[in-house]
Amino acid sequence: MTLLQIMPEDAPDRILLRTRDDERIVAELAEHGVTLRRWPVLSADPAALDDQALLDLYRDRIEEVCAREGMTLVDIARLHPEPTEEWRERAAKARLTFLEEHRHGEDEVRFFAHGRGLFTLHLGERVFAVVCEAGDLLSVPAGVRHWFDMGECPDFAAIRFFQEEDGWVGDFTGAPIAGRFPRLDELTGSER
Ligand SMILES: CSCCC(=O)/C(O)=C/O
Ligand SMILES: [Fe+2]
Ligand code: NI
Repeated sequence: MTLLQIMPEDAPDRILLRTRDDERIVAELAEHGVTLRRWPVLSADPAALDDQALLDLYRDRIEEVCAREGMTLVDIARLHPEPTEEWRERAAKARLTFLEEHRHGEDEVRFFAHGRGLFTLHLGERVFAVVCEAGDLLSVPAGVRHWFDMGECPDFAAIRFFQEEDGWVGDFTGAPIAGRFPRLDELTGSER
């Protein structure tokens, strides 16, 4: 289930709100222009599907988002666990890419077709940790400071929407804030 935990930007240990109530999560995020919608999950085993098959599965909804939000490029970010050292190294490297605070010049729109991942949003003087699960479509306005954690053992498939043809472009703030806030595994504990 989707989880939201809110903390002051200067006190990561002070939990102002922790909820799994979908309506509450949607409302809290909406106050900051962040949209969370739910789509039905259409495959129980997306790891068995290649990127094109996954995109085909969600084609109607993808086209809807592209038309509504002016998206021109769609890709898939994904990792599924493999029992090799080579995979662990690749996963650790991929994880580092998004772990520092950054923002984008366009909205960040992501659909989780599988697994989970933690978006931490720095909104005003508070930090919103949003654990997205399969079925979540999250839309974060351009310019919002944030970071993303795929966890120690990443397992997710996310459809990403871009307005610009050059795809993912991050503007890193250089602030050391992300290291002070809980990571995915800490927030979710042993849940699966
Ligand atoms: C869940 S998609 C991979 C992460 C990403 O694209 C991003 O911009 C994180 O902030
Ligand atoms: Fe991002
Ligand atoms: Ni998986």
